[in-house]
Amino acid sequence: MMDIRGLAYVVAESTDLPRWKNFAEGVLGMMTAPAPDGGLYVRMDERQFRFAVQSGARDAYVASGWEVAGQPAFEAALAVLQAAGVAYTLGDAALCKQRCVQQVAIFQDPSGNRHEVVWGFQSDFAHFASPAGVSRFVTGNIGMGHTVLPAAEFEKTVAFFKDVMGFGLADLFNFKPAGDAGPSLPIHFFHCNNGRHHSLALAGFPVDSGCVHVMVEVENMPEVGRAIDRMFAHKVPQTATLGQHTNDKVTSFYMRAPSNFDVEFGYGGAVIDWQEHIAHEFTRVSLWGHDFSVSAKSLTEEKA
Ligand SMILES: Cc1ccc(O)c(O)c1CC[C@@H]1C(=O)CC[C@]2(C)C(=O)CC[C@@H]12
Ligand SMILES: [Fe+2]
Repeated sequence: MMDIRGLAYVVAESTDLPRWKNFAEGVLGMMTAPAPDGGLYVRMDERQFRFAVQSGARDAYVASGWEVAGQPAFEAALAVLQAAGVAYTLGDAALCKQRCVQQVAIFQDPSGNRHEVVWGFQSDFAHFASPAGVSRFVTGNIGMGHTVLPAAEFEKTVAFFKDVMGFGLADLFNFKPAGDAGPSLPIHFFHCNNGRHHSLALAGFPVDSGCVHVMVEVENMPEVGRAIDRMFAHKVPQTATLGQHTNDKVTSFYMRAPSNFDVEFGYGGAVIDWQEHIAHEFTRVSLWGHDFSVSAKSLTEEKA
């Protein structure tokens, strides 16, 4: 199994890079810089980027970048892919430069989501200075946050993350969009080798943009409140109200990013000791709040 240490970055595609720049700087409070391919780097910490937005014909999610500790772990990851019969390619010098890493391997999970395993990030260690005055984002050795991906081939994709990627199940939820009598759609929450409650969740339903949401974390509650103010000021569609999750204890709200997935912006994520943790099923999404029904109205208003 691989030894993945965290979610290093995500890659998105956009038809409107200026819009992404506005959203990143004005709403998320992240720094931006031009990327070598003409795209946009969105910076959350000392790394050159945590979101790489490439210019393209779609507004969608492209890939998830997973970090291993160094070259031996990278070589071991390649051997694991090989043994599991997963086809991969190695990124060329241009892609390594683009991702600011020493080496990158590219492959797909059984549902067709693109993943990249990387080692050796490159950084100028410039001070993170948020254009919106965000104090800092919680990243470091627990990764940039979490990503929630659609998994049409649910069982196969779950097995892939457990057996090949080396993730562990933290807990699970059976989502019943049509009420208790209707069908139930599984969402499984997975951790890698860090204390973040989940770096990945797999959702048993399709999503056009290729991602349900990406979660980023700030260090206190006022920073969440200030982000809500900026979301309203920039007329960004809100997709869920403020609330607190039962499993990871994050207090967060959700909004729609220009690449058609949501960003969950939160505070207070539990850091878990996996030796002590016991996997479970939770039957309530939130301790309080998180009204996801607001998204229908705010997304319609945005198009009008
Ligand atoms: C349930 C849950 C626990 C921790 C999280 O970080 C988290 O994002 C969630 C919510 C997962 C999920 C979602 O993001 C899209 C809308 C969903 C499917 C719902 O309407 C309920 C659960 C939600
Ligand atoms: Fe989330």
